[in-house]
Amino acid sequence: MTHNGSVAGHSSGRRREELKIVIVGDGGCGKTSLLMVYSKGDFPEKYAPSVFEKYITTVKYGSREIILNLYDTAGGGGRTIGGEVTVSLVEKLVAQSSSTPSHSVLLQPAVSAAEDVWYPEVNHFCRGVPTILIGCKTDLRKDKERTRKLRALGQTPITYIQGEETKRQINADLYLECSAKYRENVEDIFREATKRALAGIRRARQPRKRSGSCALL
Ligand SMILES: Nc1nc2c(ncn2[C@@H]2O[C@H](COP(=O)(O)OP(=O)(O)OP(=O)(O)O)[C@@H](O)[C@H]2O)c(=O)[nH]1
Repeated sequence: MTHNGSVAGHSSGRRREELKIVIVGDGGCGKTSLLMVYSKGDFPEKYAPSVFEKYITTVKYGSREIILNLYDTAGGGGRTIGGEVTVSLVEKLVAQSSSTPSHSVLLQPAVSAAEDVWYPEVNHFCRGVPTILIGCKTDLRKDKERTRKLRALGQTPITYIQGEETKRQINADLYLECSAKYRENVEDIFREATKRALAGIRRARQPRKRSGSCALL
C-alpha cells in the first residue's frame, strides 16, 4: 500500500480505476484514526474532531492498480461511546467518476446507534451500495481500567457476537473488527471494501436478466 495523491489516468497503457469509500459514524468512534493508519501509517494519539477530509491511496488488487478516495466525515454530536469497543457501521462504495455517488464506509460506536442513526442515513442516500459494519478499538477490550469503569455503569464491551447480530439486523454485507492503534485488521477492512465495491460495480454494469414474469408496480 502506498500513499499517492495522483488522479486516475493511464499507467503503462492500463486505465487505473477509482473507488470512493466513505466512512461515517459518531464523533470519536475512530474514523479518522482508521483512515490515517491505513493511508499514511500514522496513528493520531490526540483527538481532533474532523470536519471533512479526503485521503487518497493506491492499492494493488491482483494485477490492477486501484485508487482509493477515502472520505472522512464529521461524527458530530459528541455522543459518548457506551461500550469500549466501538461498533461501526460501514457502508462501502462504488467506483466513481467524480460525479458518481459513493461506495461508503460507516463507522459506529454503539450497536444501537448503528441501527438507529447511521444505517437509516446510509440506506437512504446510498441504497444498494455495499456496506461493512466495523467494530473499532478492539484493544480496549483488554483495557482493565476501562472495563472496570464500564462495569460500574452496568455495561460491558460490545462482543463480536453482538456486532454480527447488528450486521444481520441492518442487513450490512459484513462485520469486521479492528484496532487502528495496534494496526490490527486495518488492511483487511480496506481489502474487503475494495473487493466488494468492485463486485458491486461489476453487478451494476451487467445487463438485467429478463425474468419473463410480471412486475408488480
Ligand atoms: N485505544 C484506541 N483508541 C483509538 C483507536 N482508534 C482511535 N482511537 C482514539 O479515539 C479518539 C477518537 O478517534 P478519531 O479517529 O479522531 O475519531 P473520529 O471518529 O474521527 O471522530 P470525529 O472526527 O469527531 O468524527 C482519539 O483519541 C484516538 O486516539 C483504537 O483503535 N484504539
